[in-house]
Amino acid sequence: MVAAVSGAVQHIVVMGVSGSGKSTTGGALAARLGWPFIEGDGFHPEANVAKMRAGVPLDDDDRAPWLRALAQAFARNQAAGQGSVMGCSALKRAYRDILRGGAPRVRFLHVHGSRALLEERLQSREGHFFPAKLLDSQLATLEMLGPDEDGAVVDMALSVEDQVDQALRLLGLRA
Ligand SMILES: Nc1ncnc2c1ncn2[C@@H]1O[C@H](COP(=O)(O)OP(=O)(O)OP(=O)(O)O)[C@@H](O)[C@H]1O
Ligand SMILES: O=C(O)[C@H](O)[C@@H](O)[C@H](O)[C@H](O)CO
Repeated sequence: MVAAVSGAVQHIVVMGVSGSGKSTTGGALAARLGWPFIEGDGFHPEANVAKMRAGVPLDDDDRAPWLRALAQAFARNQAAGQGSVMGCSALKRAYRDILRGGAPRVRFLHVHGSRALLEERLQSREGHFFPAKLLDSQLATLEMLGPDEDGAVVDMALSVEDQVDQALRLLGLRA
């Protein structure tokens, strides 16, 4: 399917705390748009993954090189004239600023929901390095999108299909 989007090339970061559904919703949104999906987790240095696996939250210094690598991924797609979708927690505004540095139009889709549902999803997920006990630090770090930030919020309790429909509508995208 080829995306018909009015205007310039754009990039969508599907953001949220661990377990919110960034990979699932982001992958589905990318498929609907016909754009590549960038899995942010795949860009973490091994030391970051080891830290999270050990139950220790990442700090700003851990996340900075990872975010810069993700911004470069946007820059490469931008240079190719290709829009893209990325799954990345992007918990703080300062982190989103780094991502915005990668391309002229970087927008955000925040997948958000209750702590109870997040915990349920994290606990039922198998074969993933991220432990549910880090959920509270993720929520404490999260800064919601500001009114001046280009983006939208969807409810993680919705089906993936409904989330994608809402995202397309809220972000004014045609797939
Ligand atoms: N809309 C949804 N409805 C029901 N289950 C969902 C939905 N979205 C995701 N899930 C399930 O919730 C779990 C977490 O989803 P996913 O791995 O996509 O989250 P994530 O935000 O990418 O997590 P992480 O950042 O830790 O990688 C998975 O088991 C996934 O199948
Ligand atoms: O900023 C962070 O703390 C990390 O990106 C985490 O959110 C994890 O990478 C991911 O969500 C776990 O899979």
